[in-house]
Amino acid sequence: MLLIDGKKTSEEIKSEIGASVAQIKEKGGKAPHLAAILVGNDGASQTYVGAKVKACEQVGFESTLVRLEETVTEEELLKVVEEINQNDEIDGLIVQLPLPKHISVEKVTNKIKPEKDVDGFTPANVGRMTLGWPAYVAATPYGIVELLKRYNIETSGKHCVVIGRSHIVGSPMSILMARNEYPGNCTVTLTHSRTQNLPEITKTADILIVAIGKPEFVTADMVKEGATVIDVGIHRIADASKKSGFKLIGDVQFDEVAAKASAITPVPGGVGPMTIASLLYNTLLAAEGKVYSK
Ligand SMILES: Nc1nc2c(c(=O)[nH]1)N[C@@H](CN(C=O)c1ccc(C(=O)N[C@@H](CCC(=O)O)C(=O)O)cc1)CN2
Repeated sequence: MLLIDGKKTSEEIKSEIGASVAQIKEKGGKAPHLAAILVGNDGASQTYVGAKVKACEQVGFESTLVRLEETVTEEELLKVVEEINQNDEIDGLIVQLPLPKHISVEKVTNKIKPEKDVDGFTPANVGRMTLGWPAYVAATPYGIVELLKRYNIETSGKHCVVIGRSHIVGSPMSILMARNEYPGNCTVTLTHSRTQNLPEITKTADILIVAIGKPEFVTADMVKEGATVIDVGIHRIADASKKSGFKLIGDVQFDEVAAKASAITPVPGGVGPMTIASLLYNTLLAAEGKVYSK
């Protein structure tokens, strides 16, 4: 069984990005600059945004973190987004999700200038990705594509089953795996909470991508012998024996599925760290004007 190590791969990508930044600076260019907006005090979101800021430092990017109170109004948040849209010093902008319930994710996402949308969440970038045009591809699906590529996982003609139809992961993943390039050319089945006979379908998957958001949902009896299994889930489960008070598990029962799979991503250390590496990569593309010319 091949362990697909997202932590190691993300470090490799970050050192490649760091080398590109060093070259830009040597030629007198300015460092790519990422702005992140964090609303409220959600523990996991603070961890992820903190990791993004740290990763920016690691590769030589500038970063700006804007922290807003949980009670911020939608109007105030939209104003901050617009200020960053207009700031020529900033190449990429993300608004950390989830947002408090009184704020419309749709309105906020739609306010982000597509040229700075390094999360790839705006209608413009989703549309361009769907058409196969140059686009910022959402960081988690992009990270998975990169893992499949760097681990030489054969995809052409394979049956890829995606569990979960979110706008951030499942839906774009299904499009990327079907497109006419490597890693892609799969026959894709996109499944979700209303899918009937799910295990019958998952058992036919050569590549199984699980983004259902339910702890240890996928068990060994749902997986074909020799499948590649990509686990997108991250759940914090109380564990008094840990210093943090919790442990992380995925959407897949790792031990029993690993015994059957030919390749599998762990949680933690699989897809999660790739999300951050992909975000940095998109920010580099934004700074270089490689998706939308500057
Ligand atoms: N604006 C965005 N919001 C959210 C996104 C996103 O891509 N853009 N994705 C997720 C959270 N996320 C990034 O923001 C993210 C999730 C997980 C990891 C990660 O490195 N996980 C580690 C474990 C870290 C821990 O929890 O202690 C791992 O899996 O090894 C990074 C980023 C929702 N929101």
